[in-house]
Amino acid sequence: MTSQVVPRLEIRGLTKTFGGVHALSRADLVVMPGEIHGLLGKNGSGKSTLIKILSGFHKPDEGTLHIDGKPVALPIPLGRSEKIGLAFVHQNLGLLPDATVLENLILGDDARSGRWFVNWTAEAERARRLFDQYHIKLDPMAQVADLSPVKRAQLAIVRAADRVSSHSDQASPGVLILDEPTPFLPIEDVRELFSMMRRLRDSGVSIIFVSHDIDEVKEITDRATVLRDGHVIGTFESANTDRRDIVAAIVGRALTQERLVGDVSGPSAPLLTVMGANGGTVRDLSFDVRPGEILGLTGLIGSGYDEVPSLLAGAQKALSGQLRINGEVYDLARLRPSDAIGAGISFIPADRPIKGLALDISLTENAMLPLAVRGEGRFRLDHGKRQQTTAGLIERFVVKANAPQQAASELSGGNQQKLLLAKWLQLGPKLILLDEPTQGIDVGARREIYERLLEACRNGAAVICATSEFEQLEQIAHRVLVFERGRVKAQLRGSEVTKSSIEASCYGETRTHEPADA
Ligand SMILES: Nc1ncnc2c1ncn2[C@@H]1O[C@H](COP(=O)(O)OP(=O)(O)OP(=O)(O)O)[C@@H](O)[C@H]1O
Repeated sequence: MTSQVVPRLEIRGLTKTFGGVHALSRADLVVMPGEIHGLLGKNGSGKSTLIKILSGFHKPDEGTLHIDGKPVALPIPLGRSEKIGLAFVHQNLGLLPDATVLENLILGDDARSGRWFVNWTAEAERARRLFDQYHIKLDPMAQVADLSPVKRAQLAIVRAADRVSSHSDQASPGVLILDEPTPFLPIEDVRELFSMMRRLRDSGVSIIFVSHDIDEVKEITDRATVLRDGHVIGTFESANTDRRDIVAAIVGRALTQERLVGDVSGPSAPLLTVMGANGGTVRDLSFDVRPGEILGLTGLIGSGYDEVPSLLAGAQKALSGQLRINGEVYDLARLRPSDAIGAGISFIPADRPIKGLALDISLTENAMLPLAVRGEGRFRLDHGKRQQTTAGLIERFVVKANAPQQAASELSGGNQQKLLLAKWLQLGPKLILLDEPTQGIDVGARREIYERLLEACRNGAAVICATSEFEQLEQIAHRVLVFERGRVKAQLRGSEVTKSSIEASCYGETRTHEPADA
């Protein structure tokens, strides 16, 4: 890249405030033609705000935008982004599961679906050529609901690339903005997605890749820009920059990645025993957890590990099995969520906007819900106490918020996740069930969450954490159960719990059949 090359996208001095809060402060971003450019930053640092300005959702207070050297008037009218060469793939991918691949490709594409007549045979042929161009194996007639997660991500990306190239008034191949498209994809699938992104880049497309995964950003991006509190901290060459320097730029201080747990100390009688649990994908699962222990559950997608927390919380129907906690035995097939809460179990689901938080109501109303479920009606009456309790949680869990009365929808994604954890951990549960607890959480805030979990363990609680993030397990899990086809395939303990050994267990041959501890 030489200085004579005109940037594909050039943002200068972009500023946006929400009621006095600076979401973006004079931010600059320069993306070159055929470049994959990472966008990194703490939760609430302004990444989504920048993207929403590009999609026409927000009107900036100040700033300029040039695409291929030509000025673009701001705000961008809603629906105009593709015309100026910008296309977006958000984390939910925006696909219709009940429609076919081809219908998804055409739907909403006014150049095609608005016609009186669609020549489906010709469109299917065009789709095949498009997939061939990027070496993607997709059948235009397949149902989207039947596709694997990586195929869905590929479809969403190729659809965006297609729209921008067929709609844009510009001669160039445009800019794709990928907002965290990789969480929960297994490593092999991430590689498949990355090779597709490289092909797009090689064809001249520029890509902005938003992610909290520093290793992925180092691997796939050419350069990356870090935002902190709305300010651009810097832009660096990804491959040549040390991981620790990137973390320090994001968080504002150095952070180590060492293992945070040693051996479990204290009484050895189990806090929880699961006996013969069956339900969903899970088969004949038996294990126990001691007080103070963090037990990790992992495996490939579809192996069933992620169903265990909801089965133990009564949120997913079990067929059979028992759970013993604090000497009380519960029949899993009859366990209701309120029974689990009553038994001292808190479940924090992965699907935050659907199962975790009510986004339209305030932080206080969200935070008070578990207390209401537990019958602490006095909180409903005492307005001052409710606000005060919520303010305390916001402070303790370092939630970036303006006020407890604010709607949860106004928090950034990562701060919503912190609120969700605060909401359930305030109950002082005996057993904490987590499903992907750091989804969308930045590297600094992850550490704060780990500290809260370790604190709960020091106070005698136990944690069961289902996650596809092996690095997270290396840092916080005393023990890990690796799942395959609904059953425990391997168990790793103490110093065996490393990213590489978990990877080997998941992808390699079955190494150990050591049963779990029940
Ligand atoms: N509609 C809104 N009303 C009020 N404040 C908002 C609104 N949207 C964003 N903010 C605030 O602007 C700041 C930047 O938020 P933004 O969503 O851009 O962060 P982010 O970097 O995308 O975070 P994350 O990684 O958690 O998704 C945050 O303090 C957020 O609370």
